[in-house]
Amino acid sequence: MNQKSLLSVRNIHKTYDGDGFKVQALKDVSFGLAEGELVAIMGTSGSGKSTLLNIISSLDTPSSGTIELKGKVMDNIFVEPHATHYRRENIGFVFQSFHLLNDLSVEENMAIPLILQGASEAEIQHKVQDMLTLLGLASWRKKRPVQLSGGQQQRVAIGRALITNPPLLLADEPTGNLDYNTSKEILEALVEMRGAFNQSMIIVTHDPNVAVYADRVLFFHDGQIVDQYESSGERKMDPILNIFKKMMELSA
Ligand SMILES: Nc1ncnc2c1ncn2[C@@H]1O[C@H](COP(=O)(O)OP(=O)(O)OP(=O)(O)O)[C@@H](O)[C@H]1O
Repeated sequence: MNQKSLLSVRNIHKTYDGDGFKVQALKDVSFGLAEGELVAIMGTSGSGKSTLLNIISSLDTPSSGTIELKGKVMDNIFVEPHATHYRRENIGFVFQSFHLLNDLSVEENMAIPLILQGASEAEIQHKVQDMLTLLGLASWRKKRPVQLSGGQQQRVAIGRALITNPPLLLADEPTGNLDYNTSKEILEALVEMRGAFNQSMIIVTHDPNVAVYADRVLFFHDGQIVDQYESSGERKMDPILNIFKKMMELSA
């Protein structure tokens, strides 16, 4: 795998300070992500996983700390219009509930990010065609999302997320609404996309069956990274049972 660094999350703190409450959602979180690396984030409920994804994607502002992309500190991404530009250029999103537009066809859904980027009609046609083929959706191109199975809808969402070749894919519980076999199919599609585009990915998941596909699993608890498993290097990725055990330990 290419080990060039893509993302550095450095010393991120996030405190929500409201009327009569203060929540430290993230406490000094740091980690790196290489090009082509797939990192899974697991952790107890309320441990800060969504807050972290929101900060990496500039939807939320850290209290302190920095986000570096390709060696450059992204110091203006938390203010508009830079935030929208940063997201459009750098980040693809996949959500648990697909977030497809039901009034549009499969191919129109996939084309949306290209239209927002101002791509030409020829480029849109060419890229959508390639992505439909890659994801095995070519014969479904004219259908509406509601006419598709959950797994097919999530594949459309993956295609839409990656159609502009963003350096980073963020997936928040991408298999949360899917059964075991369909989840496996979606993970295999994501792994295939990684192969096709050397795609870096961060996947938040509660499911150890998903986490085992990752190169690295970061475990969050109470706003901090408390442990990690790696599939290579010193500490081998433990089998699925050990990921379960770790999660049970954190939830105790
Ligand atoms: N906008 C907000 N205002 C105040 N507190 C918030 C806000 N968003 C998140 N929090 C708090 O920050 C902490 C971390 O929340 P976060 O949603 O990041 O956790 P999570 O690990 O994604 O949880 P889950 O697995 O249940 O989705 C929680 O205590 C949560 O209540």
